[in-house]
Amino acid sequence: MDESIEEQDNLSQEMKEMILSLPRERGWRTPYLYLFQGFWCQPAEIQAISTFQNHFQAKKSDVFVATVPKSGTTWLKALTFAIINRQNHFISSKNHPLLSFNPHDLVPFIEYTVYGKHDKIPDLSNIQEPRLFGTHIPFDSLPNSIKDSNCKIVYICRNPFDTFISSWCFANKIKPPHLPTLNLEDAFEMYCNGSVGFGPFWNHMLGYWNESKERPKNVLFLKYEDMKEDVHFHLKKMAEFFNCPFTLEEENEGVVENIIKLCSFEKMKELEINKIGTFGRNFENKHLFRKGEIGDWTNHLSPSMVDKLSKVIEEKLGGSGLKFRMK
Ligand SMILES: Nc1ncnc2c1ncn2[C@@H]1O[C@H](COP(=O)(O)OS(=O)(=O)O)[C@@H](OP(=O)(O)O)[C@H]1O
Repeated sequence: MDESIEEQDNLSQEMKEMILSLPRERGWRTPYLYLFQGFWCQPAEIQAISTFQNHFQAKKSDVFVATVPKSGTTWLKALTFAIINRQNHFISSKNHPLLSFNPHDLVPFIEYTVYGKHDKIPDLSNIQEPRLFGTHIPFDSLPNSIKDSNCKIVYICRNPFDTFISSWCFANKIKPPHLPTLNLEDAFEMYCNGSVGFGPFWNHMLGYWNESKERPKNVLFLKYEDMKEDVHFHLKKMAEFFNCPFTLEEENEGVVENIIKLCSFEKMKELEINKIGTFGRNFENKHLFRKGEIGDWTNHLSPSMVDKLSKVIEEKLGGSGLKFRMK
């Protein structure tokens, strides 16, 4: 029995019973993860996702920032917000919202923020368009309203080695004190078996990868390593995808470069809001900015771990054409 579910007063009784009927595994920063609609998630997320699926009405101007956790969500939200709002929030303004808010506050998560209160179905109809939302939900579990609308989904994932290390470090930083530390070896087995938040990671990637091939005008598939290598190129690609390409004048004025600087790891990490602010009651923003590098996994994984995860990647993603730069 998962006593922690009984203690959660943000879950309805019906939801608790449904969740307790699902397969479960040890969690990373909660006692358990539950297998819901083919992916692993926390009880509160399941309730929020169900409400989202039952009530969300997409608009064709909506923009979703969809991501594998720990693969560049914060960065992609910042870039998306800056690009889309650059007419009403000038990039070089001292009052730019990204200087005083964390990107998760500007592009709210569906499963934590927007639908995070179980007794309230939010009225989203009056939010200024385009509405920006973030989510870790796999493509197959997005409501039909989104799939049938013409809205835009920008997706990012990252090489699984770095995603794993980032997830493991983050989980241990933000877990409640009563949960034991998750050691590297246990976390690694869980990750390779697919039991990680919103995993298995390969299904998550393949869902959006396949959709981006089918509907490239609606789903833009990005990789953290590619963004790091040439952020200028990808920023322009994003702006075109959102139907607001940079004009020559903007390019000449340095707007693209200024967005890159504003959203850079170094700049964001040093902002007051990201040093001392918190994401709700859940964690301190500073934990979202660790190293921001490609290849930190080489400092943590043994040769046999590298071999094992390489085999998982080859087995699950080998035929898809999806490849990653590892370092
Ligand atoms: N601006 C910017 N540029 C480049 N990289 C950045 C940026 N902001 C955060 N990061 C790095 O992204 C990792 C956190 O991933 P997410 O933002 O996806 O986390 S979360 O899912 O929203 O919790 C985490 O990676 P690691 O350092 O490897 O742990 C962050 O350091």
